[in-house]
Amino acid sequence: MSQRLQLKRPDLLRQACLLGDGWREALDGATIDVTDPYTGEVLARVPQLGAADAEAAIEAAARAMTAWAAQPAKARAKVLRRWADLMMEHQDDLGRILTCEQGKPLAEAKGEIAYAASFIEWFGEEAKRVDGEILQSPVSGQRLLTLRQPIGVSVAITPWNFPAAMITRKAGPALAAGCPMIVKPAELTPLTALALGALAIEAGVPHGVLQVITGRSSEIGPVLTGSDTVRKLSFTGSTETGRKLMEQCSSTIKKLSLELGGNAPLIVFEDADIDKAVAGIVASKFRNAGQTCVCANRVYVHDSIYDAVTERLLAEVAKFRVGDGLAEGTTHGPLINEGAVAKVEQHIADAVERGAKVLTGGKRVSGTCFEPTVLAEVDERMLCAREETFGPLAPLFRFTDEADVVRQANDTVFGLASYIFTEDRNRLWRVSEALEYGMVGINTGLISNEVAPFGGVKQSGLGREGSRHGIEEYLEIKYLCLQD
Ligand SMILES: NC(=O)c1ccc[n+]([C@@H]2O[C@H](COP(=O)([O-])OP(=O)(O)OC[C@H]3O[C@@H](n4cnc5c(N)ncnc54)[C@H](O)[C@@H]3O)[C@@H](O)[C@H]2O)c1
Ligand SMILES: O=C[C@H](O)CS(=O)(=O)O
Repeated sequence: MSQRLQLKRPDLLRQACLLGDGWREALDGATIDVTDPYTGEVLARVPQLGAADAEAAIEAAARAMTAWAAQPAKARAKVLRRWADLMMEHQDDLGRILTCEQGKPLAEAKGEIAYAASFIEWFGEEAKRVDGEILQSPVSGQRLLTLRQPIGVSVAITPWNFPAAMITRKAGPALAAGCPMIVKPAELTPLTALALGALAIEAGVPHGVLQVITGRSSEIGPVLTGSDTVRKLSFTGSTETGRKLMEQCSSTIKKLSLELGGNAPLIVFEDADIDKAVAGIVASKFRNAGQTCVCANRVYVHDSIYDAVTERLLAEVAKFRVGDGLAEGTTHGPLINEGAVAKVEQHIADAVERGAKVLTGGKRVSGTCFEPTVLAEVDERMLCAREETFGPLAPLFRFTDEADVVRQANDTVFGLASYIFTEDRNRLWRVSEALEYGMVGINTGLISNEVAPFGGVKQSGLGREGSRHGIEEYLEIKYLCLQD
């Protein structure tokens, strides 16, 4: 056991899958190593389940659905409330597990646990507001009404960058609506998901209602996407994988929620409050060492304040401390793996080759820790303008004209988050309405919470998570026509 994983509740470190009526290992004993991105050491080993295990999970979910959906919403809400409370009671342990397997600083990891718990709390409350309608019939002698019923067995496939929140943002509404959920977490960060599963059972979630299975996605995926029993797939991850899963789900016409890649523009207009803008760039760009889907990927600064913004941004970046997420004072942890480092290095090299200037950073610190980097004189020819960097790289573009910068901001297949900084309220509305994105942060770089509809347009996804809309993804409307 890693010295770094000293827990108050050692039993929260699970090396078995939550499947059916208990915790299971792979029949052939096969396992997947889970490594600490900072030390490179093996933290734990989780089962490498296969197709038969995925089938078993689907059957267990189908068996568990009837009783769970038949419970009054208030009863489901009570269990979800307890789950959220247990997550917060064990926030330290869950945060430590999260930092060890994902790398983010402990304070940020504990913040993610609170964010994750907020979705369980929110959807427990929303469960009690799933109502139907009585419609005004156009025909005498008929009464028309609608019911909203749980869609059925659901599956969540989730990414490594938010190992807790990306799971509860799906499991919360699913369980609240009365749907069982099978969670397939990222191979890189399964331990947090398994710990959340343990606390869900402790909270009273019946076996089979929530299952967490680990293994090769190439083997488990086709079973989950090809099953007719699975009526809903919620995926968060890259657009490339989302496209593949969408194709795989087409044979059984599943309801899909897709939270995919981003390429967020952040625009600082000449009338912006520069302090707010710099704070927004730091918060949006460098959160989770730049490994979030809503990170500013392109920073556009009006020519007239370009030097002032650059100077203040560099002063803030100089305060960062990159290193061990468990160490006191660390502000940014390691990137998840060598592939992530290579992507950042590729984007920097390409931009410099085409004329950009490195103002700070630009190199690996040690291991997969990378210097927070600011590039100047970046333009739309460069890779970092077209691809999601997913790392601590802030490329600064210079602009003079509002219409042209909006054109540049929209010139991408992605449409998840965007950000604008302006003190002009007419410009605020004009640009917010013109941006082709699911979300617009205005004078802030932090927009995510449980009450707002999170999601993208274009190739950033389908549907919304969180908010009162998030539970609709797990419900079907049934129309009843009653003849006297
Ligand atoms: N829109 C959002 O809310 C959001 C949130 C977080 C991350 N992301 C995006 O996710 C990406 C980074 O996360 P990632 O590297 O984990 O993404 P990824 O697509 O590589 O993997 C995501 C999940 O899909 C699984 N997976 C991969 N191929 C699969 C297959 N063929 N069948 C079944 N499952 C498969 C992985 O095991 C993992 O659990 C970035 O593009 C980021 O923008 C989006
Ligand atoms: O990476 C994607 C997450 O959705 C980030 S957030 O914490 O929800 O903004």
